[in-house]
Amino acid sequence: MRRWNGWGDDTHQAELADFAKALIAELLGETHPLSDATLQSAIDRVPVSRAPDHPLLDKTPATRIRHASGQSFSDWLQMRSGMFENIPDAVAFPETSQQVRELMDWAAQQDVILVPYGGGTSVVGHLACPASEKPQITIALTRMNRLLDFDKESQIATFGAGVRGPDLEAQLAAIGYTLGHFPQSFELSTAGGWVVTRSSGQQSLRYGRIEQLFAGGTLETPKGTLEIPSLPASSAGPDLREMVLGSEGTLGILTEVKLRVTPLAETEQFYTVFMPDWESGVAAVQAVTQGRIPLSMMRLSNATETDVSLKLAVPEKKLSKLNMLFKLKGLTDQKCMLTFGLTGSKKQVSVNQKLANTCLKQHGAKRVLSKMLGDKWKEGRFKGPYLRHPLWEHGVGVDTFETAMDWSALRPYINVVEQSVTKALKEQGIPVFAFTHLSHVYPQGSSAYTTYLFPVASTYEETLERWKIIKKVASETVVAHGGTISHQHGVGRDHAPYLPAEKGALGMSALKALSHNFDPDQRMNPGVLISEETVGNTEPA
Ligand SMILES: Cc1cc2nc3c(=O)[nH]c(=O)nc-3n(C[C@H](O)[C@H](O)[C@H](O)COP(=O)(O)OP(=O)(O)OC[C@H]3O[C@@H](n4cnc5c(N)ncnc54)[C@H](O)[C@@H]3O)c2cc1C
Repeated sequence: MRRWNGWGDDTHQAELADFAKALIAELLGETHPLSDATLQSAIDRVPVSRAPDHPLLDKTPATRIRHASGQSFSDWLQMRSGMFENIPDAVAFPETSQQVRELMDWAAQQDVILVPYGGGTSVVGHLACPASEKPQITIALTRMNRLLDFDKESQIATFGAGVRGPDLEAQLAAIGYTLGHFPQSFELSTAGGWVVTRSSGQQSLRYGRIEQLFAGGTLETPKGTLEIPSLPASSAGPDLREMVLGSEGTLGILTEVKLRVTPLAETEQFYTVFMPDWESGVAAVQAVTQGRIPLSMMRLSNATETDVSLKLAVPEKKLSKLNMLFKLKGLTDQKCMLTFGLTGSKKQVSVNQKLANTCLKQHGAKRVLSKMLGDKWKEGRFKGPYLRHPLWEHGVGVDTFETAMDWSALRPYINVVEQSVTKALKEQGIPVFAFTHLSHVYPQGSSAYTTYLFPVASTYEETLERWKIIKKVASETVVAHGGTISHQHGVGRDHAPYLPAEKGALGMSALKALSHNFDPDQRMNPGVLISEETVGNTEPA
């Protein structure tokens, strides 16, 4: 069953190896866990529902708790402490677009707030609605999970927007196709959630981001139904898909999604090579993307992430042998792991592999257990989030932040971002450990994804304060370097104060006008994307 207070299915438990605990002690000092609330104690605190009656509403406390938050660090603290800032008054589970329409019209009559809920995997505060005088109804799309139509000739599949990654891929695989959208949250996130948060999958190099895969669909808005036709291309004015992409549930509820799918590939392979250092690694991924060599994914870890990943992936005894191999190849502790994927027909993969190997070799790549480590990446590609649990139980908070920027801005950013974050709690004498990778690379620039770990405090409140300080430092460093406040996680409430720095005052007022056009009473997920205080302000808060 899905965990009520953490990530994923409770039958899967990740564990921290002894050497990982030793490493934590070395980096963060002694750590002490906080005690977790039980589901029953959280249920006991759930206030009486204020929701008016409707046959589609479920008002049971456990269901309301399970839909009260996403997976951001502050959401995590609410779940583990059982102390939610706000809990929806009811959850609806519509099964058709018609039922969503009915709920939306009913919401207008009853003057209630609506929060669309896909897989609940948001990491930027999309779902933890602040308390309001109006009742809040969460609309969970989970039951709208079927393949509704397949236009084989055009390779367009129409799905219910609440379909989760594995169910979507299974239904497509049954007819020989794939969407190829694999965010790390694949197990739980949904097609509708991907579209409205502008998600990016691990193999975006081949299949594109969700922007390229989303062909059209149906958005039920408080003002009416917006049908977006699927066209291969159009010069008929601004593209309406762009209004829905990144709308984060503020314009309406996406009920049906038309997606561009691809026949299943004949073969798929992953390899890992080691670059002598960060500079040569960046030059290599730049050369591959700018040379338009068609790989399906590329991920370049910096030296710190390389070290941590190897320690996590390779058993201690084998690691010393591996280190000898690195030495023989002239690789030092500055080495950076570069994992890449090849997908397509056998012939394409063979040609592309040769092109990639030649290019990477020119930049100093060394092969050490290349296929084995590539396979390890594939095997663990969706399992990383489960490590949050043993880390938490060991007294360690873990979170990530990400951005994208042009190559010219990325180099200076990379030089300072980890320094800023690791010093964020210096005044309190608290260590923070951070490492970074590039995983979505473009000819123009790249995403940069940083993971950080810090010791939890002796109370939930203090732990939240620690996280807020780090988050602020990270966000300000991103903005100061001209990066986007998010490459793939979206804006939510956590990033809303930084959006005006990116969009400008006029841009923000246009977004606000759009929201008022579709949602004149501002009942759709208020506070997400556009924070009232920051509209018109081009400086980050
Ligand atoms: C461990 C982990 C790993 C992650 N890895 C990635 C990654 O690799 N790439 C990536 O892009 N993201 C990643 N994310 C972030 C997250 O998975 C994405 O933002 C995802 O697209 C959210 O989809 P969801 O269905 O879970 O949406 P939810 O979290 O349920 O909702 C997110 C927002 O979308 C709105 N919404 C959801 N469905 C609809 C709908 N049908 N109509 C209108 N509004 C809707 C909600 O109101 C909310 O504002 C990760 C998150 C976690 C926890």
